[in-house]
Amino acid sequence: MTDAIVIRGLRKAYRHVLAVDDLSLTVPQGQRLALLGPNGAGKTTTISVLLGLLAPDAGATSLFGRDSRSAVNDGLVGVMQQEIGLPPRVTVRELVRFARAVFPAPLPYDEIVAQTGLTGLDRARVDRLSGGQRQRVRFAMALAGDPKLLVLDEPTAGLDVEARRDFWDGLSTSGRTVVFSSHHLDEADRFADRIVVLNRGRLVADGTSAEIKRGGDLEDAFLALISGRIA
Ligand SMILES: Nc1ncnc2c1ncn2[C@@H]1O[C@H](COP(=O)(O)OP(=O)(O)OP(=O)(O)O)[C@@H](O)[C@H]1O
Repeated sequence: MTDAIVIRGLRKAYRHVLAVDDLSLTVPQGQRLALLGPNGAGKTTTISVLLGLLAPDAGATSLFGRDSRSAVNDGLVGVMQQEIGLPPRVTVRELVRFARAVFPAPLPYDEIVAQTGLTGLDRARVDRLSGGQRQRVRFAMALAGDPKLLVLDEPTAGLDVEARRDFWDGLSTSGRTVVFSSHHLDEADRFADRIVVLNRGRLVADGTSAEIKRGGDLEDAFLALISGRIA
């Protein structure tokens, strides 16, 4: 089966800041991958290049064997980006229906609601939902086009512990490939099949949570990796 994501020798600099430095990564279809790293590690830049929003300085990316931009344009990818606002005074149902209308072959409404744990909240106004529920609405919008790949850039940024639980609980990705970035190691531990750690634009660890923990604590392993104590 064609890999969902192939990144080869990716390099991206902003003037004097090297944001991504020779990154190569292959993600098979169906995998749930967490992209971890401290502030400024290059996670958002990597995702932006992957989605065809930023041009790389060197290297290349492909999605399902195709040019990133055309794969995104053809609806193969559902995206949840940071800080996307939701309109006020609309209900979950209205917003999800609006999102479905944009796509040629959307996922059935009931499936979207079921897979995002929004059942029973259809008639609620989005501006009256909890932070975690609002993020699930954004997730529903990313899911609306029935994408093969979901890319979630810090889906729980700014949420408290309860809201983060609220977001992940009841969420189903039903065999889709998922890439999400996060600062919350517990989410990677619970939700990802594979963890990639970036530091200063470079890949410093790639494995299952158990492989990265090496019998210890994920937070200790992460801190050691980003301080360079583990090569
Ligand atoms: N538009 C930009 N112009 C200049 N520098 C940028 C720009 N975007 C990002 N950078 C720099 O590139 C580096 C990587 O940033 P990036 O946002 O990709 O990291 P990140 O891992 O997503 O960080 P965070 O966890 O804080 O969101 C940082 O040093 C950042 O300051």
